[in-house]
Amino acid sequence: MLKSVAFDKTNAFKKLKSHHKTISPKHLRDLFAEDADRQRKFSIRMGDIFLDYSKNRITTRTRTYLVQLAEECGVAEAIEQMFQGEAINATEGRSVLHTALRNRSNTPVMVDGQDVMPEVNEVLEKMKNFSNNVRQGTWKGYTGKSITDIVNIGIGGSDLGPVMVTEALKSYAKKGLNVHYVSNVDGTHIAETLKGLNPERTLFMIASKTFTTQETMTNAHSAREWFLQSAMDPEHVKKHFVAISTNATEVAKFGIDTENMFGFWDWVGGRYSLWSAIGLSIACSIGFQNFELLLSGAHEMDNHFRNTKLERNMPVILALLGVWYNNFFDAQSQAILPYDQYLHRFAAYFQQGDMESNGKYVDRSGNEVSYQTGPIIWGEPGTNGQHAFYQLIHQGTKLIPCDFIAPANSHNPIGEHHKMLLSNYFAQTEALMNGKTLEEVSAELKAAGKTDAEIAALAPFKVFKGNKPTNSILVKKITPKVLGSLIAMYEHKIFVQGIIWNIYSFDQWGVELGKQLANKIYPELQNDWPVTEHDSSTNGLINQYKRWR
Ligand SMILES: O=P(O)(O)OC[C@H]1O[C@H](O)[C@H](O)[C@@H](O)[C@@H]1O
Repeated sequence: MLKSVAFDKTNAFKKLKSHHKTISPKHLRDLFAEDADRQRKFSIRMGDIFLDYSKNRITTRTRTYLVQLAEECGVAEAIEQMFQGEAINATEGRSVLHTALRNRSNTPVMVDGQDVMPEVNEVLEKMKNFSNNVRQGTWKGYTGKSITDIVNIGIGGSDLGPVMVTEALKSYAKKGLNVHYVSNVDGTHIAETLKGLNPERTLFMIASKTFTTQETMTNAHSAREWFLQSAMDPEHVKKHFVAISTNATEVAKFGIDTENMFGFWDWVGGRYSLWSAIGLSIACSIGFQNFELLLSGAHEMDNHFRNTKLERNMPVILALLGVWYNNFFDAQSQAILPYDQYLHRFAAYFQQGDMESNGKYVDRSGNEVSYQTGPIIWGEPGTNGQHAFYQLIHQGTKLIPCDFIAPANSHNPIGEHHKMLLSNYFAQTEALMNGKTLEEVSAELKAAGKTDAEIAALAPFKVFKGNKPTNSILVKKITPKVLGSLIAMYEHKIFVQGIIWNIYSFDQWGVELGKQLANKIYPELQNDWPVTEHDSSTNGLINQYKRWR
């Protein structure tokens, strides 16, 4: 069991609270001026990932206190508890072992006295054979033709991870094999996806841990109907539908041969499941060897996380910096800004990863917390974001800590593009840190020939206060291995923050209420009678809908 430590009652919290008073008036520019060695002190390299966290509003003393906070909150013990398969997801009574899915060293991982590695390897072997067959064209559809299109039907963790990774590793994708993702219960999603697809050459992967999720089951039934309009005989379903699930009973009920089912286990959380059979569409797209490299990269980060002392530990440091801004500077959000078009779904992926994990207000003792927990995660790829929302980051009134991610090498080294992209990547964190003073602005306007009166009128609007904290995560190249490490780095960051905030990061009860109410409202939409049993707003909306439909 994870111990429950009142985060805001720790000694380190108190120290940080008063230390914050000395740090908050300081400007990052001064912190750099005071210490020429700052980048060396505040950076970590692991394999092909370099984290420079020197542009944060910290000193070595801040780091010492933050590390003390992690120690007092039991981070080191919690890490071991997770890796050793303890049921740390207490409200669901489950272990949390996505690390076992990528345990390339194959050491035993015990759950309830049983080593899970043989089963993990068995499913990986099945995924390997299947993905090879699909890619080589030996898996045939009902008319003997090979597969050209895969449609993964899933939502949340059964969609976001596979989509993000497939997009991120598109340059490794097999040509002539297109992978599509359908998640939304809005019929438009499946309708638009199926337009132009040939049922003889389309393979559906129904990805759902529970196999009861309303959106996924509705889309899966519509896909089957679409398929049978051409194939006619339900016998053909087995050549075109596979299931990825923990629920064999529901899979069989749907009519998918359990031979074509890829299993995983309840100790894999949905939002941590891309490493399991949920990643089958990824393996088909980039090939199993590359999928294994993705796992290896994550395993490398797992080892770093488990074996490195806290102050040199990338996920721990990122987590502590997040806590520093969230709980001492009152920052509400955290931006993830990848300077890589292939990572365009990265922030969206970690919206679920982070917000579903740490969006909790009850602590591990069952009491309401008296401090802020998980931040709002958002972001878009640079440089698009620069031309959209960076204005607010630079000159708005909110403090937004940002992670800037970029690869040193592009998969598409066309002309000067990558150098231009990276010059923006470097420039933004420099600008956010230094800002531009009134003197600098005035001198610039003077040099441009403005009069003193004009300068006085215009200058205030052109001042940048700077002192905006950023992390720079520079990687060699977005390869499957590097991507695996990057994802695992963020996963563990979320874990550490959950431990410190004394909440349970691996359940998601907060998504249930809306689902329950939707199930109640659904039958009410079957007739034209006005509804009266809700509040006046909900009644009014439903009745307006009924009048208009
Ligand atoms: O994989 P499934 O069982 O279909 O679940 C899909 C998703 O739905 C739920 O509402 C949860 O909030 C998510 O964590 C989960 O990933």
